[in-house]
Amino acid sequence: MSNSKNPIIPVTCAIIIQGGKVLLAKRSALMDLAGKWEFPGGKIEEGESGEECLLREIKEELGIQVELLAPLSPVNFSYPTKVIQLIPFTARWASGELRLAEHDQVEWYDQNQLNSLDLAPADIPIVHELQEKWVKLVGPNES
Ligand SMILES: Nc1nc2c([nH]c(=O)n2[C@H]2C[C@H](O)[C@@H](COP(=O)(O)OP(=O)(O)OP(=O)(O)O)O2)c(=O)[nH]1
Repeated sequence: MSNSKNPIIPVTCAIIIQGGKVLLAKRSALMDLAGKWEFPGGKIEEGESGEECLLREIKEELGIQVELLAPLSPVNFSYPTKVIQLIPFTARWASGELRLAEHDQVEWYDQNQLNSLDLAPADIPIVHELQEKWVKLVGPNES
């Protein structure tokens, strides 16, 4: 689907980790993919690196500063009207207070809870990778 008229749109997203859980955000009725859960982030702008984009988007959307930890595998996904490349990084909340600018809701989810979420389809392979590497990336599960 991607060609010179419809290039692949690079989108970054942050898997913010705290206390053995990860932060997911629910897209609002005003956004496309309304009601779907995703990792916060957004489109890379001209002249911006992926890391710069993600720090900017997290500040804009959540009002906090994060420290990026590690890249996970990018996912190419074709939606009916566009193709995105979703580029994930794990991250840690560094400072600031959560204040939602665009999303309806954010929640911290543990490994089991992630399976029952209505995710944006492009996020499903990222959640699979996260599940496989959970203890290394997120930490031990509480019993
Ligand atoms: N941010 C983000 N977008 C995602 C994820 N999964 C997924 O399919 N997307 C899609 C939704 C959108 O079509 C596109 C990113 O758009 P966006 O609306 O978050 O980005 P943005 O803030 O830069 O957008 P815009 O207002 O400039 O249009 O990627 C995800 O985990 N995080």
